[in-house]
Amino acid sequence: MDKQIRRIGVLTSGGDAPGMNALIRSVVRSASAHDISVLGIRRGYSGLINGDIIEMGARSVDGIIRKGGTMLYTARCKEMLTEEGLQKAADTCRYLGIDGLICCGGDGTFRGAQALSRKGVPCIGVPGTIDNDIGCSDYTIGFDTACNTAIECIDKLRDTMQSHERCSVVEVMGRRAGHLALQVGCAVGATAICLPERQLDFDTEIVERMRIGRIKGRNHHIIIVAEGYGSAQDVADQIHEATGIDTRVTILGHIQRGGSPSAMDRVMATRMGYAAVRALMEGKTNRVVVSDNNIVTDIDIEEGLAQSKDLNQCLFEAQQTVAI
Ligand SMILES: Nc1ncnc2c1ncn2[C@@H]1O[C@H](COP(=O)(O)OP(=O)(O)O)[C@@H](O)[C@H]1O
Ligand SMILES: O=P(O)(O)OC[C@H]1O[C@](O)(COP(=O)(O)O)[C@@H](O)[C@@H]1O
Ligand SMILES: [Mg+2]
Repeated sequence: MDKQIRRIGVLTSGGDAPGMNALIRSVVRSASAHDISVLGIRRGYSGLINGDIIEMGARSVDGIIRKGGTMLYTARCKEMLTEEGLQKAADTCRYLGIDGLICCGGDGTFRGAQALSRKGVPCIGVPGTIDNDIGCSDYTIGFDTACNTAIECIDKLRDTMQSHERCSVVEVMGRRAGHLALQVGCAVGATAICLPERQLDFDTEIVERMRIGRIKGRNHHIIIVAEGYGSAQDVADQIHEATGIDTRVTILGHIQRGGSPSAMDRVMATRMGYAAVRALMEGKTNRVVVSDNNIVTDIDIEEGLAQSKDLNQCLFEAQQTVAI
């Protein structure tokens, strides 16, 4: 049975991710279709604490589906970690008559949603991070676009590495997780990928592979380093010392977080935004919307946060086999 929901809030929090705008659009339009009004909370949880809020309607999200970033801005808000800040955020929701809140971000954002749910504000989390590091969901909004952006950049690097017969060591984002690095490394045909989740034998899996590659006619190499593995510069220095090959380091950095979202991110954001509004209408709280084998459903936040996600082992093995 649907609960009578009159007004909801939506916010984006933590690192931005391409597709967050598509999520906002989906939430606003799904709510409007049911005569539910929407308040946009700006700058993540700090918008709730400081009352930085805008009214939104179906027309205020026109044209944003194709835009990167987030029109509501985002922030990492330390005050939300204090009892006082949390209470202020909950009080704002009560004062504004917010019957439910949709919070798009990563694991930190879900902890905030969980804390607010405990204060009696119905909250639904939606996974939005380029890292794809949410254990309970196969997919997080932004991952596909970030992969494509990184691939486009590394393809360009390959041109110059090939011309100079060099080795390119590229650092890819992902915080403590290697999902982005593995996906990107596979797609660019990397010689090796340094991942936080897998031990790598430097001598056999990098140096020896490069040496054999050279004998077989490979004149250049791409090595991907996940930021959670360690410093790309250290890896490059070690490679140079062991092989004598001229190496160059590129840290892709925040460029990976920008750009127009891919079809995958626009569609997944639309599905998840719709599901989040439905969940609030069904009277749910303290849940996170997830993709489970490409079926969009929801799960208890605490249960979701307790789950971990290993690298795709089949992909890892395939990559190890073809990188010769
Ligand atoms: N334990 C917590 N309780 C309340 N709010 C939290 C908690 N952890 C994180 N948050 C809020 O969520 C925000 C986003 O978390 P962060 O870890 O920076 O990014 P992400 O959501 O992308 O993982 C934090 O800046 C903070 O405002
Ligand atoms: O934007 P900042 O604060 O420099 O943070 C960089 C971090 O944010 C990310 O881009 C995304 O992480 P979150 O989604 O958890 O915020 C990480 O890959 C990276 O380690
Ligand atoms: Mg995170």
